[in-house]
Amino acid sequence: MFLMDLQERNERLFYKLMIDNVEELLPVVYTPTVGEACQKYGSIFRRSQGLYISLKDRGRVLEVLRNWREKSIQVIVVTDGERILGLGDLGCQGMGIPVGKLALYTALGGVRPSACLPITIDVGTNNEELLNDEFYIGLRQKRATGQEYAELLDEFMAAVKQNYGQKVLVQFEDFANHNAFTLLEKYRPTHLAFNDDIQGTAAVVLAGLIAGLKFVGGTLADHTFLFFGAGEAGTGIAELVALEISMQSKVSQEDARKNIWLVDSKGLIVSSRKDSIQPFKKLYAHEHEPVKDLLSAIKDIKPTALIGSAGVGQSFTKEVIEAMSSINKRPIILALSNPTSRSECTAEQAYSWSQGRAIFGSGSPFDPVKYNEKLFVPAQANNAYIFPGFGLGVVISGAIRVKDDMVLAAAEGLAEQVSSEHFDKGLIYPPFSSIRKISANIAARVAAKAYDLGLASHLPRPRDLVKYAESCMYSPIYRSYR
Ligand SMILES: NC(=O)C1=CN([C@@H]2O[C@H](COP(=O)(O)OP(=O)(O)OC[C@H]3O[C@@H](n4cnc5c(N)ncnc54)[C@H](OP(=O)(O)O)[C@@H]3O)[C@@H](O)[C@H]2O)C=CC1
Ligand SMILES: CC(=O)C(=O)O
Ligand SMILES: [Mg+2]
Repeated sequence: MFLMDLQERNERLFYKLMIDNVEELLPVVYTPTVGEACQKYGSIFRRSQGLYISLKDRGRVLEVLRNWREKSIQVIVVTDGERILGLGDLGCQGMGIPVGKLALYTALGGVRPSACLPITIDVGTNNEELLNDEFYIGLRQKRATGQEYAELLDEFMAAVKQNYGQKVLVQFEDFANHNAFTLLEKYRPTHLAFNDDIQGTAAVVLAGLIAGLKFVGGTLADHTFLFFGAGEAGTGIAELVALEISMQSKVSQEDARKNIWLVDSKGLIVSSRKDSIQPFKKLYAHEHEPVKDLLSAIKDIKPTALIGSAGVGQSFTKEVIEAMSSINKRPIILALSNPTSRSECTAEQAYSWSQGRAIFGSGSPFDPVKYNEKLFVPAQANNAYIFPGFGLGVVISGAIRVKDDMVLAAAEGLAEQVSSEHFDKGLIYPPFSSIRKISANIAARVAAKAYDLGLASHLPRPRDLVKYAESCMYSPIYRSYR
């Protein structure tokens, strides 16, 4: 609440504070505290920090967009609040997420604050508690679905293009997966559309894997991946890892998927399963008999890497981590679910149950852990490493579409900044304290790919893209009036 007030009162000072104290303030502006802020958003609400577009605005969404105080927008983060972190449907109160993500766009990626627009699409909520809460700030009705939902989103996307042109990045955030995949596929051919939960998360995890393997040896193709959670994050990562394997090892993507397995709420995803498997999971329904639980899946599949994104706290039990550690000398264990209450295990559990052998990362931050006299610094495997730099790269190049190769470039740009000094401490990412430098590097990689693909509209191409990215970054300094 203090930081929200400061952001409103003195935006420049807010960003100065954020940039100078990023490791301390990230857990407040972002996960885990932002989750709690969203849960309580109605009762801490003072003034709107973003733009709400509701079902009632149908037919005049363009007019609503034009009411926003700033006219020159480069990045929009939009949610409909249906899957806020691992906290479920928070309806309009999900606004804390676009606001928080865009604060990171500026602090971590250097996109001007005035060029950032947080939007929440209010189509109602299925959260009974909120519907009965006198302080709830959104429409008091069940979520609109089907044609009504699709038409509002269509009108919104058309209005965005009409008002801001085709160079505004639209980042979809925390939509439920039954809409997220469809919206991304629908709008990526016509808009500069990016889904952070699918693509941003994929890039950060792939970067961590590439960086980790630099030090433990082997290639991605030598590994067997087991995902606990087969939604946006899980299948998004799986697809990008498969794409990278296919490129590194010159095999088809179909072959690359063979060592990638996923578990969802019904067990291991296998072709013999009787229930209908959603399209985004089907590519991973390998031949195997049904397996009901995670521990049995680990014993059967013998994964080298276990990646959690089911939003179920404490699902990596002692038995799970011990099983991973009995199969692997250095088990890779990523507990991606947010906020901390949904983390699959804590850093301390991962290190102690694996006797200090786990290569561990988590979506929400954990403090360093001392185990057997050695200090382990857990990595924060969070898409916050990717989207600010990715967005900056798109903005500075004037890219008009997002392609998978640009997402891969972002992952490579992050991975190459991990040194043995980081890895020796337990990190598979460089520290957030150097995030602006990291973001400039990622931006340069993304922009370079956009130029190579002929998707960049800002010509001529700058000769040194890293320097150029740095020179474009917003800094919270006061102008000299003399
Ligand atoms: N660290 C990071 O950068 C990121 C972290 N996340 C986190 O990942 C989590 C999931 O996000 P997302 O993928 O978008 O969510 P989705 O809703 O798309 O996917 C959740 C998946 O988990 C499965 N699941 C749910 N409960 C269980 C269970 N008890 N046992 C096994 N599987 C289960 C679901 O199964 P089914 O399909 O059968 O319903 C589904 O496949 C959230 O906590 C989110 O905060 C997300 C993005 C980025
Ligand atoms: C980090 C993020 O995007 C999520 O948990 O949804
Ligand atoms: Mg998200």
